[in-house]
Amino acid sequence: CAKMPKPSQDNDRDLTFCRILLAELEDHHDAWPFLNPVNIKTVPGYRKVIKKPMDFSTIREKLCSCQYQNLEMFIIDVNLVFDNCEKFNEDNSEIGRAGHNMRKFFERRWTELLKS
Ligand SMILES: Cc1ncccc1N[C@@H](C)c1ccc2c(c1)OCCO2
Repeated sequence: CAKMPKPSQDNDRDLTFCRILLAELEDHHDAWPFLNPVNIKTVPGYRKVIKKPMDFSTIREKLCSCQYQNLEMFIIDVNLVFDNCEKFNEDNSEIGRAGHNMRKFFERRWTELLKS
């Protein structure tokens, strides 16, 4: 049938979940490597290795300018932060461990929220 617009209450729920999840990610103890864009001028190799940089401040800007159609698009960007981290950083490093901790936290929290 014709593509029906999603009922607005679903959009409202998704937007609320994105706001809650992003605030918790930004406040997490291990968020420090991910709060702002990696400076590709000062981190050798980053520009070449990481094709799609992403960070929490960029996600915040996209959320505040209605660039996420739904929760799925938001989750894709958050996972991009952690996938970039795994690609560039050793698991057994400060930043690598922070990335694994943050991914675990995020997966637990969005599962809890969606089950609520
Ligand atoms: C997520 C990530 N992956 C790979 C490299 C860097 C980063 N984060 C930047 C902010 C960053 C994090 C930590 C730093 C730093 C920059 O530059 C100075 C030394 O400590």
